[in-house]
Amino acid sequence: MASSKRSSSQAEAIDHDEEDFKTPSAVQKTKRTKRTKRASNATANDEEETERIDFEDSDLTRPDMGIGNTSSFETDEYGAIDMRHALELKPDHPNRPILVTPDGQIFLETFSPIYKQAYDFLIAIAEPICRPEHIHEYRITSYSLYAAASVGIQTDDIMKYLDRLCKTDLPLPVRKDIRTCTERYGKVKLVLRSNRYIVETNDEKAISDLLKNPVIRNAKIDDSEVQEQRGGAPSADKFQFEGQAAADAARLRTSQAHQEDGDELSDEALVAAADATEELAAVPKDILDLYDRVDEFAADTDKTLFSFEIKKEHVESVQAECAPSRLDYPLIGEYDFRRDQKLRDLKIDLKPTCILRPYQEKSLSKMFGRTGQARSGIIVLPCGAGKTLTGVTAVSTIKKRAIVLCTSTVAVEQWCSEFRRWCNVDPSIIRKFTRDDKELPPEDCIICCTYSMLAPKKNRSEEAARVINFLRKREWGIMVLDEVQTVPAAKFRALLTEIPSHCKLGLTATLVREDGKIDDLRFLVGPKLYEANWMDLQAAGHIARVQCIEVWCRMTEGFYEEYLRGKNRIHLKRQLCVCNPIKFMYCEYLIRLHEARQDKIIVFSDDKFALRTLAMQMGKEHIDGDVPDRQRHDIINRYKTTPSFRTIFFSKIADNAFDLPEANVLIQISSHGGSRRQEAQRLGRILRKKKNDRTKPGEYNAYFYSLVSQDTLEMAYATKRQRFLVMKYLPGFEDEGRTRPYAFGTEHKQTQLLSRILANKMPGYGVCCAQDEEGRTSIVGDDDDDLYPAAVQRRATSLSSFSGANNMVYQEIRARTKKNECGLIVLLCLAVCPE
Ligand SMILES: Nc1ncnc2c1ncn2[C@@H]1O[C@H](COP(=O)(O)OP(=O)(O)OP(=O)(O)O)[C@@H](O)[C@H]1O
Repeated sequence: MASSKRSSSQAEAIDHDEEDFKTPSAVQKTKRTKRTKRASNATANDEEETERIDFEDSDLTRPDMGIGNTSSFETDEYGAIDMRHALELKPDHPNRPILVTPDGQIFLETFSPIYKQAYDFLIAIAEPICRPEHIHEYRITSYSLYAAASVGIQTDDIMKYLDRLCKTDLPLPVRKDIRTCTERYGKVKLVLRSNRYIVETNDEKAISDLLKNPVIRNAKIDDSEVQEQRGGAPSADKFQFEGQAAADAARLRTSQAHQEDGDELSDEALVAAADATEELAAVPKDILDLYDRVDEFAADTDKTLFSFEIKKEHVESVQAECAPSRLDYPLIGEYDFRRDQKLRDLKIDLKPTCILRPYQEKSLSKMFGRTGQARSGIIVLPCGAGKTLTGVTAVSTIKKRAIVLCTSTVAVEQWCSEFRRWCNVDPSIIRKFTRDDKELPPEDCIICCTYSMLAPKKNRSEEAARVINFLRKREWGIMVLDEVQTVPAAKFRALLTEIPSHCKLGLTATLVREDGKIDDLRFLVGPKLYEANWMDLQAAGHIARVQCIEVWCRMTEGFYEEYLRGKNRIHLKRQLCVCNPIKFMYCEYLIRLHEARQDKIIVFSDDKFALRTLAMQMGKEHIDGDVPDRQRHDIINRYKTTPSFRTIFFSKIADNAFDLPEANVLIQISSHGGSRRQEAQRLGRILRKKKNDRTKPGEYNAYFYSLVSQDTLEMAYATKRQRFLVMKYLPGFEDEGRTRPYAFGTEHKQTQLLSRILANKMPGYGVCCAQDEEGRTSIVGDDDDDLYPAAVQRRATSLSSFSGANNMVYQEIRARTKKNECGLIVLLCLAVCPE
């Protein structure tokens, strides 16, 4: 076996690497740089250098971030900066865990006894850039400071605590820039009152700055005077956040259950931690009270409050105008749900058996703080870490009418069942709004629906229109946005204001979009409230320990010849890579290997043709967009409950939201151009904590295989992966094939497959089918060979069938056509009615 490990000291795999934080222009620049490099035959080392250069050019150092620069320092031939003369180490520096550079970079030692506390503080004020095992890298940006301000951390606190944790004095440029950046943050709020959007502040300068801005002036309702009110916002410190009995009880239980995690920075915990670390002396006294004030909310109750109303349809433009990159008065969304007399309380409590995990509790504490008000914002937890329960707890804490938006009907189903599973609640108030379920919900309800059900549509059914009208006419206590990274899409973002909600909670594992619109979320939804570290959760056993392996599959001669001949026919080339018979055989071998170990396996393929071909040849169940909902649920239930049902094939519809805690092996035979977000979400299917796990700490208990056709364009996608063990050969593969031949082991089958691809006769592709919005495909009948024993049938039929007889229905299919080709091909075809 030839194997090699890529540098693990590079950015943390998949969920966080440098490109995640780039603006579109920075991404463009990356692409440009990469193209140039490729043109000049870049070597692997050059590629690494390219990444570094790009990162230095990224938006994190763009001027509006305001954080200092290092241009006045000399660099050596490798670009390293010697700062020993500029930054003097404190005498007790080994006991302080961070180093801050003048350009706002922060390095954190993960082996420090106060790592957890320092981490919690840094994640609240800075963006994680790269979090390998021993030293993490963070960067302070204006957005991260906005997030800090919105959870109540004051400018002075940021500087004081950074200074205390830092091995040197805090560099002056950083001090200056933090002050400049934060002096306006946390001053202006956007609140919803009686279905009207109100901008509020108790800062006179802020109100005059806002009203000088033409966009805001235009958004202000003409006859709405600027209201002045003595006394300002309700006193937060008088407000004791009692929380809901069950939620608090659950938190208390968690705290007790996880005391050893030392999540709160108590003096005893620090001292004990320091004592336990022999090499390190005691933690300096001045950082012992680090957290005493961090969560305190400094409500300025004596000041005058100014407010004015803005038009609903202008909310987004006002939010964008106030963002750090523009007016620099980012709007904070807070909901004083405990005092809201208008919306009736729902009878919902967490069950006493529900025990939150420490990171779930921590993320919710950032949302609710000690003030009891709910802050809008985003919580980032790795896939499988339990975002659903985090959202369910937020809803059950606020106890007001709630709406949950998800990416698929399966996710809707899961949210509904998680509400019933974790809460004492009348099940009749948990409602779905999906294409099969359009019943009008009761007034006080928790409604779960897909984004696409609410997106603008031309021919909406009457029932659906009635439900949407219901949703728009009411105020909602909380709107939970699952997979929040989908929200910036043009057709979804309007939903955030069309359906008025007091508080918005975005949940995601991957705050990444390849189109660079991720920054919009910070004003559309709110700042990032919390982000857990994948490695910490793995080490604590909350998610599985996954071994990621990239398997290089050479191509058969016939396929490779066609691949080389394909030249610019990128679609054909991609198809040949995915359907490479050696890849199919490797996949079959891995399935056999893991089935024999009693593992539960998922095979992923974006390519429906490959998915169906392999699944059918191996006699396995598959789920793609064409499988009706009811059948999907049935297959998933059987997979979850039947021990002998070991392998399931999925198309990209299962990339996220499918909760399959049993699955521990994932084999990916095709991916969407190597998208990191997609891979991270897929990885999430096997990241769930394993029941009855018998592996020892440090051993892997889950496997992610990505099969890549060697010397093809798939190898280029693969270079984006950073922590995969590369295998060019699977030991035992040939022996297994001799004992039991593989489905695509014969030349006959391989030739048959190739000729099908070349003739473009593939269900799932080309003119043979078309996809609708939700990924369902309409298949045209096909003929001859034995690749699809039961998939499709061509039937001779009579004219009466066209009018609905014989269980047949008409379907119009819009075929995918190349640009500039004859436009639209509409096929009239017959499909068997799903019922
Ligand atoms: N505190 C908890 N106690 C017990 N089980 C939990 C807890 N939190 C989450 N789980 C379980 O962990 C599994 C994964 O949770 P969930 O589906 O919410 O993950 P997720 O973060 O939404 O993942 P994805 O992004 O992949 O959909 C579920 O089976 C859930 O019931």
